[in-house]
Amino acid sequence: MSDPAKAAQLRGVGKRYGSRWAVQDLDLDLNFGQVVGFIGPNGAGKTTLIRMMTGLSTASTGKIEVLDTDLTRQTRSPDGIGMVAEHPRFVPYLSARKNLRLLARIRNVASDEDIAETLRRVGLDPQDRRAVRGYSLGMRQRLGVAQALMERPRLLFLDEPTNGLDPRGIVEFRELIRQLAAAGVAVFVASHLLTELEQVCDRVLFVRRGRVLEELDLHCFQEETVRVSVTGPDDVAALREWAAHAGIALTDQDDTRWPTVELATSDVPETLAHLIRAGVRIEAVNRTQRSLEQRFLELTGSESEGVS
Ligand SMILES: Nc1ncnc2c1ncn2[C@@H]1O[C@H](COP(=O)(O)OP(=O)(O)OP(=O)(O)O)[C@@H](O)[C@H]1O
Repeated sequence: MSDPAKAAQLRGVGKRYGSRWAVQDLDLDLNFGQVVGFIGPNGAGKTTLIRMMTGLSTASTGKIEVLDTDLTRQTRSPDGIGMVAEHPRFVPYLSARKNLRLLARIRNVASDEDIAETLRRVGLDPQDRRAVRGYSLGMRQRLGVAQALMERPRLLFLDEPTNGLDPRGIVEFRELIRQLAAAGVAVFVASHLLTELEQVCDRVLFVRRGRVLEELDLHCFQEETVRVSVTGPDDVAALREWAAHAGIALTDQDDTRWPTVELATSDVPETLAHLIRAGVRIEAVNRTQRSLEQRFLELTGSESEGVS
C-alpha cells in the first residue's frame, strides 16, 4: 500500500468460522482524516472485521493492509492503532487514572500528564479517586475512549461506541470524533445506530450477513425528496400517472387526511408546475432529505431487524 493518504486497504476479505462466513468478499479503503461507518444488524460481521483489522485474527481469504502492515495472515497489532471495544474492561478496584497508568506502563505509551489530559478530553475527572467498578456504563465507555486515545492512534476503531452514553455524552462523543478526524486520524466506527453514524461519518458501508450491500459517500448522499399532499384520491391517481410518465420514483403514500405522496426529486418548482398543469390539486408541499435509515430499509426490505 504505497498511497500515504491510506490508513487501511482491504481487498476481497473473507472470514469463515467452520462452514459459515462471518465476512465475505469485502473491499474497504480507510483514509486518514476520514470517518467511515460500518452499519449492520447484530451478527452482520462488524466485530469480526475489526478483529481482523486490528491484528487479533486472520482473514480466510483476501488481503488486509493496515498502516503499511500486511495483516492478511499474521496476528499482530501495528503501532498507531487505537481500539475501543464494545464492552471495555478495566481493573474494577482501581480509579480511572490508575487503570490508564497501569496500561500505559505495560505498553510504555503515555506520561502521567498525558493521561490526565486524555481523561479531561473525554469528560472524566483525573482527580476522581473512585474505583472504576462504581462507574456507569457511559463513564466506562468514556474511559475506553481515553485508553484508545492515550496511545495517540493514527487509526481508531470504535465498536458500538455510544453504547450506554446519555444524550449529552453522544453529542460530546460526536464532536470528539470530528476533532480527531480533523487532526488527521482515520476513524472506523461499527454500529447499528443509523442516525448516530449519519451525523459523524464521511462514508458508510451497509453490511448484512457479512456482505457489503452498499457504500455511500455521505457528502453526496444529499438526495432530496418532495412530499406532496393532494386533496383526494383522484389527485393521487393523477399524480401517480404523471410521475410514471416523467420517470420519477414514488417512494410511499399514506392515507391521512390529505393523501401524501413522496417524489424522489429535488427540482421542486419544475415538479409543481408539471403537477398543476396535469390538473393535480395540491394541498401542501414539504421538502425532505432521504435519511440513512430510509436507504437501509430500501436495501434490506422488511428484514431490518436489529438496526435503529
Ligand atoms: N469465534 C467465532 N466462532 C464462530 N462464529 C463466530 C465467531 N465470532 C463470530 N461468529 C459469527 O460470525 C457472525 C458475525 O459476528 P460478529 O460478532 O462479527 O457480528 P457483529 O456485527 O459484530 O454483531 P453484534 O452487533 O451482535 O456485535 C455471527 O454469525 C457470529 O455468530
